[in-house]
Amino acid sequence: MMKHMLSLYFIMGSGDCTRDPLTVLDEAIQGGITMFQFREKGKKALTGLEKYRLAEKLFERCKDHNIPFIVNDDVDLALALQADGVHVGQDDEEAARVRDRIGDKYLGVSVHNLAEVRQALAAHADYVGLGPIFPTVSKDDAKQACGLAMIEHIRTYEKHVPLVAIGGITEQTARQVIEAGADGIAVISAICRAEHICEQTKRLYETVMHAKRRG
Ligand SMILES: C=C1C=NC(C(F)(F)F)=NC1=N
Ligand SMILES: [Mg+2]
Repeated sequence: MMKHMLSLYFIMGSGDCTRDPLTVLDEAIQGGITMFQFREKGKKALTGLEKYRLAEKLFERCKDHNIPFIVNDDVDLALALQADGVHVGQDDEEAARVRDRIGDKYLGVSVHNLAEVRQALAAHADYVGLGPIFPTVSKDDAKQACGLAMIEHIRTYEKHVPLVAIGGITEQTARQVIEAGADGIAVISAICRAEHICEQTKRLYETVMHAKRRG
């Protein structure tokens, strides 16, 4: 279940879009995304009631199509919305404490190496987000790209951890990311910046699912 959900994980905030976020999400859902993360960050990020209202509308879209809705960083917002889960980074609220606060909702943790994967598992994370695999355009404080080798390294020592790769992944690199051992790809600009969002999402979905079947 979790490994399927991670197949094509779309992440977006208002700052990632040139078009209306609701339209972007609608098209991405039509294209076949399997999970959605609301990530409202950066200098133009919405806050307070505006942020809550946008999250609520995006969550409605996901509910209508049975797409899990995950909130990035903001545990209070996730609890207020009764979202399906939370995603936290190494510099956010301690994963073990988040797990206590959210009960059995989904908990995702950003990781960059094997030690951080094991810490996330100790905190009973449901999945880990490994990256950035390639240089990314979507995060201005991203760490050094860790490459496909880190996916292979982690998969060698933690064969079963649900793992989604993130960072600069495109239609051209999705297959090798899955072949390296990821259960899915997480994308922001590959969908947000596409000329035809639904078609681009369909191509990403088909590429990932084909590579997963071959695995
Ligand atoms: C920094 C991040 C790393 N990974 C992920 C995810 F893909 F969801 F696992 N989301 C983030 N916001
Ligand atoms: Mg964070």
